Amino acid sequence: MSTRPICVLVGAPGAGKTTVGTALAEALGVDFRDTDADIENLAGKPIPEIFVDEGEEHFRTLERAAVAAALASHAGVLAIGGGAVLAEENRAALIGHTVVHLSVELPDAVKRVGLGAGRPLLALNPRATLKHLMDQRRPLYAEVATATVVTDGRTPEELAAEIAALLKP
Ligand SMILES: Nc1ncnc2c1ncn2[C@@H]1O[C@H](COP(=O)(O)OP(=O)(O)OP(=O)(O)O)[C@@H](O)[C@H]1O
Ligand SMILES: O=C(O)C1=C[C@@H](O)[C@@H](O)[C@H](O)C1
Ligand SMILES: [Mg+2]
Repeated sequence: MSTRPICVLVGAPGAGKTTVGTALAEALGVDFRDTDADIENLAGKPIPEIFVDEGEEHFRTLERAAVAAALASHAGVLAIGGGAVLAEENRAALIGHTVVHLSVELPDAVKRVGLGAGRPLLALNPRATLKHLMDQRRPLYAEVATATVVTDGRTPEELAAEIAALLKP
């Protein structure tokens, strides 16, 4: 039987998709799934190693498959990779889903990602790269989102409670 996520979280690196998604799933008593973790499990190695060994294009191919699979089979809270919205195929697949954009401005995003450890795209000059990624992707997050939650200066627990309230019928 096909099923669908209660909620899909999108947003820039450091928006808190994994952290808030985990807290939200716990608050709702459902499973949390993250396409970044799915890709790592499938590839048998961390994302930075996939980028080094096979390149970003291969990672994006794995990501499109992971997004399609998770949207079709996961019934809980789903986080998708920060760059997943770059693919038109993923944006089209999100139509009809409840998609929450966790928005974050540059200062909080920089604080949260630190030196970019574990984030291959941010390995060099994290602040400038993050600014460029965020400027490029802001319209794409807005395009797919059915709701936007501002995360700056808020704790993951506050954000999880706010999203849980939004999801109530
Ligand atoms: N609202 C918040 N306030 C303070 N710190 C936060 C908040 N949300 C997340 N963090 C911290 O920021 C870091 C990045 O969060 P997280 O990994 O959840 O982001 P992400 O959106 O999943 O990023 P990525 O796109 O790289 O997967 C973590 O160390 C986390 O503890
Ligand atoms: O912003 C991005 O393009 C990325 C974000 C992470 O979630 C991972 O999907 C990967 O590091 C790429
Ligand atoms: Mg994450």
